[in-house]
Amino acid sequence: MINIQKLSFCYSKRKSLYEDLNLESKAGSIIGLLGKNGAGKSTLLKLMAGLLKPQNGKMLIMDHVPFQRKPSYLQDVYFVPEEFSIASTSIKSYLQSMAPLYPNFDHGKMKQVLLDFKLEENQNLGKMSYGQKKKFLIAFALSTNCKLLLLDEPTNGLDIPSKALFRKVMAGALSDDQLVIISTHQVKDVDNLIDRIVLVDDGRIKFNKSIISVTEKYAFHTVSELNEGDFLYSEVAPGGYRVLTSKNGVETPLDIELLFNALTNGINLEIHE
Ligand SMILES: Nc1ncnc2c1ncn2[C@@H]1O[C@H](COP(=O)(O)OP(=O)(O)OP(=O)(O)O)[C@@H](O)[C@H]1O
Repeated sequence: MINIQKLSFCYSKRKSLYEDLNLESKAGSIIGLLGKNGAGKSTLLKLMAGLLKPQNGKMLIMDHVPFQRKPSYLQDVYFVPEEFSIASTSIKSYLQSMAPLYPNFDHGKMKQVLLDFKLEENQNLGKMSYGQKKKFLIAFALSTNCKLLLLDEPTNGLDIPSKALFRKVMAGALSDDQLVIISTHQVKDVDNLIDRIVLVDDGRIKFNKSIISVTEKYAFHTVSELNEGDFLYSEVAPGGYRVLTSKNGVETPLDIELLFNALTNGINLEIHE
């Protein structure tokens, strides 16, 4: 679905953000696009949404060049930006005017997700809190049934119950022909939701692996004492240390935060998919 090769992009001529970006992705996945503040996650989503034009390289998504912004592409891609402005109108009239732009829009799904998020059709979007607006946009995104959903920091502004609800709603509302890319620096928010991690760092894709391939080879433990040589990466945790080790027969759940910290601290993990 996504084929990016040797892509370069810069906001200013003095410093490029991406110089040789390569990324291939198939449908049927929920990708966590991770990276430190300023790493370029939002920019990458905007490039995919056709809102920014790369300087060089190839970016083909569903056989389209995003920046050409052809209607046949835009009707199958939905981007929820981190910051947005939204019409001051009722949910009902927003749906009447915006849903027809998406041929596969599912009004039944919209009703259900609004219900899950405790939003009502007669509510005025202009009078909602930031978190409520965000939940509305997530509900709208899921209901478009677009093949590519780009969600930039979707859990920002969501309270703790809404974050849990977000994970539940996302997990139940997608089909195998869709690809979802969720950008976040709050890695715990996408725990148990994503099935692949793509990490951007220093203007390139530093890591692009499925969660299964990580847990097949590596394990994540909490230990009270560190034994030199037993671990690949460690950090202090309450009561001891969290350590990333080779698997050695013991399967553990992924500690996404520890993995993120290990990768951004230069630890190389050898994973062949
Ligand atoms: N419109 C713009 N003009 C110039 N520079 C920009 C613009 N937008 C972003 N940048 C710069 O590009 C870099 C990447 O920004 P981007 O917003 O893509 O990062 P991010 O990984 O999404 O960060 P965060 O986690 O803080 O949201 C940053 O150094 C930022 O200052």
